[in-house]
Amino acid sequence: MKLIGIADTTFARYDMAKSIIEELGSTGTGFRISRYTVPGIKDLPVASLLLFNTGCDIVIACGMPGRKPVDKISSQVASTGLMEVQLKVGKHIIEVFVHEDEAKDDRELAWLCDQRAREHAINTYNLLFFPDKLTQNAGKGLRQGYADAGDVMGEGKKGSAITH
Ligand SMILES: Cc1nc2c(=O)[nH]c(=O)nc-2n(C[C@H](O)[C@H](O)[C@H](O)CO)c1C
Repeated sequence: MKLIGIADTTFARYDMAKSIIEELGSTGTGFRISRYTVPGIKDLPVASLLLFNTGCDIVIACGMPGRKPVDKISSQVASTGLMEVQLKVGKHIIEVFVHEDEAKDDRELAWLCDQRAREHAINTYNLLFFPDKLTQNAGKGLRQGYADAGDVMGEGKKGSAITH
């Protein structure tokens, strides 16, 4: 039985962990989930470390950097912290960040958060249980949320549907 950690924030304007839990539940079995919610993205590195300390095999860190310059700096700091934790423990943290200004309005922001969260839930599941599936998709220009870029040969492009 694997343990998947989810760290998320109260700052975010969408409950991405809910989407992840739902998507993992419909993707497969063989795991339990441990969730830890903190105020903001700069609290995610230690939240992730604490989740690893309780036995998590992988952590998904969800956060929403705001639109101000200070938020962008916070995002960089948080990402660097998440990298440091990964190198310290030798395990993956899948960073699910949706910048507030990636979407044109709240409706699109909600859609983007849900979509990116779900696609990274599947990535996480595959990393843990079926890593070959990622290898099969190497170089395909996959994106989480908006449409895939596709490979440079023009193959493998999707719209915005989830692909398992
Ligand atoms: C400026 C700022 N911007 C963000 C942000 O864009 N997104 C976010 O999730 N949290 C932000 N925070 C809060 C910090 O990440 C952190 O929660 C506090 O500094 C408390 O440690 C701060 C302080």
